[in-house]
Amino acid sequence: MTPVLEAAGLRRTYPVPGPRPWRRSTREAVVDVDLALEPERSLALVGESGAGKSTLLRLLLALEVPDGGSVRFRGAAVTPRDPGRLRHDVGVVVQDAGSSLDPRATVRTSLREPLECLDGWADVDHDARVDELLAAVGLDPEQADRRPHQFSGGQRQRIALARALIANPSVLVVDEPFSAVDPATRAHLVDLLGTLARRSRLQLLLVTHDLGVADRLCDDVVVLAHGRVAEAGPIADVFARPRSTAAQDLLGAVGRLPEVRA
Ligand SMILES: Nc1ncnc2c1ncn2[C@@H]1O[C@H](COP(=O)(O)OP(=O)(O)OP(=O)(O)O)[C@@H](O)[C@H]1O
Repeated sequence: MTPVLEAAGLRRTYPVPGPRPWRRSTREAVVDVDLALEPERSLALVGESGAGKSTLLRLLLALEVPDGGSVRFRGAAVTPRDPGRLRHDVGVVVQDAGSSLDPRATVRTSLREPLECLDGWADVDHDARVDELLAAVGLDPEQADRRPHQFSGGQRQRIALARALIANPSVLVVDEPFSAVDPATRAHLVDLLGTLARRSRLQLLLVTHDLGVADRLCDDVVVLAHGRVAEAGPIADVFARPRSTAAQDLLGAVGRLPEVRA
């Protein structure tokens, strides 16, 4: 079956300024990465800080041009100039998403915006859709005319999640979800994401440092190290029997997740 989202041979190198202009060097952030989000499965992208996760995500979302390789969404090539169905069909929750909401806009305005920009929503009652999504993420639709600062950090994350889901994407990309909230709120938000994904048959592409969250929400995992794929496969297999040093190190650092798999 054709993967939903697929990378082949992706490469991205950044210039690194040196002490003198003629002593510039480069940093390979992503090196020859192959990856597939398979139909009806969710994928976690894990790796230590600086492994290249966010860069890979920008390439997969066609927000940046790779130096080599290609990205395909539902079999069609995607580029920043021509992202095709990717922009319609993939919702994105960025790191610390609650803080990325427009502080001047009401929640209703922020949530309506994607509906006003994307095709296919002209005949839909936008306010009713906003109310529906706020309720789905556990917020009171009556509060939709407030601004982000009138909500708690956890509520703002819920609003960002609602915004990413408003146009009914089939894939939700989540970068380091909920890192800026306390552990209890994070646990609620992870539960919520799992419930929404199951209920809406939403596939997740999750970038996270938290292997417990990856294990809860995903079927497959790609372990990145120094920009390369160190190991990939079903998450249960990789976490039970990590073969690469990178996966062993990550799992060793969190004590092999015994309580997570229970
Ligand atoms: N725009 C950029 N310009 C120069 N170097 C960059 C840029 N973006 C990323 N890098 C470098 O590429 C490498 C990979 O960075 P990236 O942010 O993708 O890693 P990461 O795995 O997401 O890290 P973290 O978990 O800390 O967010 C790092 O060495 C980083 O310094």
